[in-house]
Amino acid sequence: MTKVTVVGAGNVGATCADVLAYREIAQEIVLLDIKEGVAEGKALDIWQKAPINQYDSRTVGSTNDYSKTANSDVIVITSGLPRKPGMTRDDLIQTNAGIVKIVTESVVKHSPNAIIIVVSNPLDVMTYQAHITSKLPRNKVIGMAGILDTARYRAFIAEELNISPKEIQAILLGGHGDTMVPLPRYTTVAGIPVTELIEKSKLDAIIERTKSGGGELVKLMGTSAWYAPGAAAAQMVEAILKNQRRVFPVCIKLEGEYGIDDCYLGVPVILGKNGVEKVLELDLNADEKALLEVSRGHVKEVMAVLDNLAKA
Ligand SMILES: NC(=O)C1=CN([C@@H]2O[C@H](COP(=O)(O)OP(=O)(O)OC[C@H]3O[C@@H](n4cnc5c(N)ncnc54)[C@H](O)[C@@H]3O)[C@@H](O)[C@H]2O)C=CC1
Ligand SMILES: O=C([O-])CC(=O)C(=O)O
Repeated sequence: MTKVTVVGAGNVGATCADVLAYREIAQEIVLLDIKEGVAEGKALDIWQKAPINQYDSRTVGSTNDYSKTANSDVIVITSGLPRKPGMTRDDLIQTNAGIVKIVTESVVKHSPNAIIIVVSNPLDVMTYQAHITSKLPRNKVIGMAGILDTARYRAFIAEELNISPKEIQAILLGGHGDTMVPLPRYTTVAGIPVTELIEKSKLDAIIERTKSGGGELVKLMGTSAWYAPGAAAAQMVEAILKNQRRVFPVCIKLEGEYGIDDCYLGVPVILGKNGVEKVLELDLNADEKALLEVSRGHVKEVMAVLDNLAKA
């Protein structure tokens, strides 16, 4: 039996659980939240949709009872505050660091062999928090951001060209924030380099919109996005449970790749039954290297904030 726990039954967590269920990615999905009754209610609601949408994955809710999460294959951590207009993701660190730490300790106790996918923000540093708290190997504690960021980028390109988003392939590096590094050199439309189809000024504008894609939605809705983020996390779960060995940009601790050590950043990886099976290293040009260095510097600063919080 395949079992997935989603911690946090808010917007992203509930969406992720719903996708995992209706696409029958896992046989059992436990949705857990600290708020009394919310996870039970949403799990029941998703289960009651099964006869309509025709799936048999079972969703189960839990108010902070981690025994129900025992022996999960994958844990998705979405618990924590989302940002409001005017905030950066980094502004969430103080509250979310505590939440991610306690949640990680609790899930690992009941599922010591699980693979952990972190969604809570600030993403790269919350992945760091979950990794050091869980003491699991780095391939088993990874962050979701790159699938979402490339999805936004791909959607904007599809809109510009008036073609199906299915045709667009892209990779992206760096932290989940304004310093992320979309890579036009590695972006194709049915195999055609995007640079042959979209003029530079338009592509630059798409890249800028992608970098602030989360903020655009926060401004519109007063809170952050959930449909694409929930689906992106579910896609990572699917690649792991089905050992698909798909190539996705994923946040992981770098240990020398790209000349970077001891920093949590998004890079292309092969995702399979062991989590990250391999980090793929691209041969970056000088401009791309410089952008990645800026992103590394920023994530390192926020990692230092977490280190200081831990000492306080
Ligand atoms: N990595 C990414 O690309 C994305 C990250 N996010 C982040 O995901 C997180 C969740 O966002 P939303 O679902 O929109 O927020 P939300 O407020 O709708 O849901 C968060 C849930 O976490 C629960 N929670 C808080 N403390 C908990 C604890 N100790 N144990 C269990 N549950 C707890 C809350 O009760 C709430 O139901 C935020 O930090 C947000 O910034 C959101 C979108 C994309
Ligand atoms: O923008 C936010 O705060 C949530 C998030 O990470 C995203 O949607 O990319």
